Amino acid sequence: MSDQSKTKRHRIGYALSPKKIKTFILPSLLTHASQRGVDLAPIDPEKPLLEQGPYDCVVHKLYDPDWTHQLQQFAAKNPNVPVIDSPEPISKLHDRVSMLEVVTRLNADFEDDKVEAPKQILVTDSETLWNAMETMELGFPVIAKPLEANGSANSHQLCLVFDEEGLRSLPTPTVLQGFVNHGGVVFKVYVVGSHARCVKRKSLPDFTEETIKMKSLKGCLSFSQISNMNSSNYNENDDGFGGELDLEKVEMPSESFVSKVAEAMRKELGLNLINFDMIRDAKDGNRYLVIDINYFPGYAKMPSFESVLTDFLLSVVEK
Ligand SMILES: O=P(O)(O)O[C@@H]1[C@@H](OP(=O)(O)O)[C@H](OP(=O)(O)O)[C@H](O)[C@H](OP(=O)(O)O)[C@H]1OP(=O)(O)O
Ligand SMILES: Nc1ncnc2c1ncn2[C@@H]1O[C@H](COP(=O)(O)OP(=O)(O)O)[C@@H](O)[C@H]1O
Ligand SMILES: [Mg+2]
Ligand SMILES: [Mg+2]
Repeated sequence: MSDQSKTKRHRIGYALSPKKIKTFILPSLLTHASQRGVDLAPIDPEKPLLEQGPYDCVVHKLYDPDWTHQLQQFAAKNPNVPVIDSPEPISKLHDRVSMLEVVTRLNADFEDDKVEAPKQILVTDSETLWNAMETMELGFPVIAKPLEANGSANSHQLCLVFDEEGLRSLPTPTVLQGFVNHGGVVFKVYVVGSHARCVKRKSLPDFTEETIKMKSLKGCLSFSQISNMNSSNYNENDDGFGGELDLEKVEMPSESFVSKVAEAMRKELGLNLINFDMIRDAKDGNRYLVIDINYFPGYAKMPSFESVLTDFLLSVVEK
């Protein structure tokens, strides 16, 4: 008998969008998982979940309320089958205000470092945009983010606002967030259960009053998924505003710090499959700001994702 047929096999059902299946359920993952006794099986969200399976565990990233209802029924009938993760805490990440509330509740000793969320305010009425800036003592540039973070193209459509005219042109509701200069690099921390891995990505450049004037930056500048651009449509060393950035030379936060933040975040959120974007204040190297938290991100971009995900799934089903 081969080694593969001797080990107990585990069947993991996955309910994901077609786009996510294309980018995550890669042959390399299927092969690695299968060699370690883990079979990944697609769940058809169009059919009743209770009529599919059996599964030893279910993973999912679907936004439809009908899916949530199906999961609840499934969990009630199969209390011993772990569902990764519960819909309720996931939904907190679908709103850019509730998403960052967790950061203020992180309960851990980060020694010399601080972890905060940027100042932000939700504005629902365009008449009150300027008041909101004053109330929060926000200056230009400010970042305007859609309230919803539900995976739609619009939810990733952000705006850098340089002046009052730009502010007036914003659609509401919008979340106004203080722009923090951070040396043009965002740290993405991928969390898979107790595993955390930090990678560097290119971000927006720093702005000073002088650079804004010099480059005649005015009004509102829209941008989308800047850290996801690949080398075919941008130059690695160009900060997009005429400056240079050498990502290689940027110092990473320490591994122990990353692990502590990841663990605190995972516990506070009650979620296992997340990543968060963190920037380091250019004025204070010990001050980190969490600006975005995503459920079930693009793990295929994380080094060794096949073994990390398989280890995690095995730990869940073997518990
Ligand atoms: O598709 P990918 O690999 O770029 O992953 C996206 C993530 O990119 P990242 O891993 O952080 O670089 C992306 O992260 P950002 O919001 O861009 O920081 C989101 O998690 C996105 O999901 P959604 O559109 O918000 O539901 C993720 O999209 P989905 O794959 O979940 O649709
Ligand atoms: N408060 C901020 N200060 C400086 N840069 C920011 C701030 N918020 C976002 N950014 C930049 O904008 C990018 C996208 O913002 P993010 O909130 O992560 O939106 P998305 O969910 O679309 O990824 C970040 O990766 C970072 O480069
Ligand atoms: Mg982001
Ligand atoms: Mg996001």
